[in-house]
Amino acid sequence: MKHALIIGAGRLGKGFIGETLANAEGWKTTFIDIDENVIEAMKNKGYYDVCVHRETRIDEHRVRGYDAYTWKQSGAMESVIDADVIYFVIYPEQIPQAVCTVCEGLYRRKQQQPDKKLCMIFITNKNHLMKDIEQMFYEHLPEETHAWFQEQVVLRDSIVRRSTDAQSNAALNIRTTAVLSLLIQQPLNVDLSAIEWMETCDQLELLKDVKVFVVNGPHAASAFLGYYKGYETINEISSDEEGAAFIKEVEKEITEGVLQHYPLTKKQLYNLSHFPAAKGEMVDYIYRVAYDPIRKLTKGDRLAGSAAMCYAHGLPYDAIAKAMAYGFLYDEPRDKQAVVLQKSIHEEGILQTIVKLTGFAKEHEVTKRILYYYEQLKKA
Ligand SMILES: NC(=O)c1ccc[n+]([C@@H]2O[C@H](COP(=O)([O-])OP(=O)(O)OC[C@H]3O[C@@H](n4cnc5c(N)ncnc54)[C@H](O)[C@@H]3O)[C@@H](O)[C@H]2O)c1
Ligand SMILES: O=P(O)(O)OC[C@@H](O)[C@@H](O)[C@H](O)[C@H](O)CO
Repeated sequence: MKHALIIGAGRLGKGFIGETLANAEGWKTTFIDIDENVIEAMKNKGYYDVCVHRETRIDEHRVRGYDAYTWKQSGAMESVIDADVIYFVIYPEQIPQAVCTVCEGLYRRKQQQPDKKLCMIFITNKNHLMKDIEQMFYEHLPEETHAWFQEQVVLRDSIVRRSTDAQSNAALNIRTTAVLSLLIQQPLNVDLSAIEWMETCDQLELLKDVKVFVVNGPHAASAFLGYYKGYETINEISSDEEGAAFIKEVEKEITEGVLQHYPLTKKQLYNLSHFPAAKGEMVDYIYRVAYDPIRKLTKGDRLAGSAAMCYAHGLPYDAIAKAMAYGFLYDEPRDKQAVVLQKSIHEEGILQTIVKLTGFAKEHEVTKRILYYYEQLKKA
């Protein structure tokens, strides 16, 4: 039996990785979450339900037979010592703390299981993090373990092509759309080839930039516009005529930029980023898709990165700039980073906040366009 450890038992951890591994033969799964509510709920009930929207059918899958721990509970570190693969299914800003804790287990692993290979896979929509993550491991591990770590452990990034939502991270009813695989950077030191929805791929960094721009850029645009229009779900804004037209325009601008900037054919781009329609319609909340607007508006991310790319190639970026203006207006009180964003606008002004987050200079044309739309939309 191979052992998979999932760090982060929230929406995607349970609804995608956990559900997928439960379908795979020969895998035992352990979840670790920092939030006691998540683990208590999973343990008290002993199962959770996932509604899986595939292309041709909808599966109702009751997942059971897992172990689940908080970091404080005995069993957590033993899982780090024993696992063949560890999936980090957490937000980018949660990675440093998780790495620090995992290193305690790795230190013991070197003593107890020195010859067992370990693969750690990071599941986020943030690209170019892997060098920093590797550095974090070396900073937290004692020097005498470094050669062992280099020999036995691989750290890999991935491209997530899945939407998975639930009422909260602790919810035991989850819905997911299963139409494309998780792409995992290779080479691996564990065989995942028999697991459905997981495949290895080359050129992951390049493809991840493209996927985050083309898929998550319009997705963020739809969430920010949807919130502005008073909707709660992505489904509502996508079936609003004006909303659908705007999202399409953002997608068109980003696609043109990507095809100019990256060495990809239209067919390769389609294979990477076209999501076939799934049976039924999974309800996806704007709250989740807009979550952490600061990350989404930051230099190099899905919107600012796309705008910079289009600008550099002399291509239109007007709809992207407008989507960013909707982002700067996003003031959902339940989202801590939206509150921080609004505080920054209130205290430093919108212009300074745009410059600080997006990295475009005060006088840059993209800054001026975002500012123009922000002021128009605020007045409207
Ligand atoms: N949900 C999706 O559809 C989706 C799609 C693509 C990518 N992602 C990415 O997957 C990651 C997780 O997203 P999600 O929707 O599952 O979020 P979520 O908030 O539902 O789940 C994250 C879980 O990680 C836990 N966590 C945080 N720090 C931890 C730590 N140090 N140790 C253990 N657990 C910790 C949290 O308590 C939470 O339960 C994010 O990077 C997100 O961008 C999600
Ligand atoms: O997870 P985030 O916050 O980076 O982005 C929200 C969504 O755009 C994202 O989770 C998508 O649903 C997913 O990346 C689709 O593959």
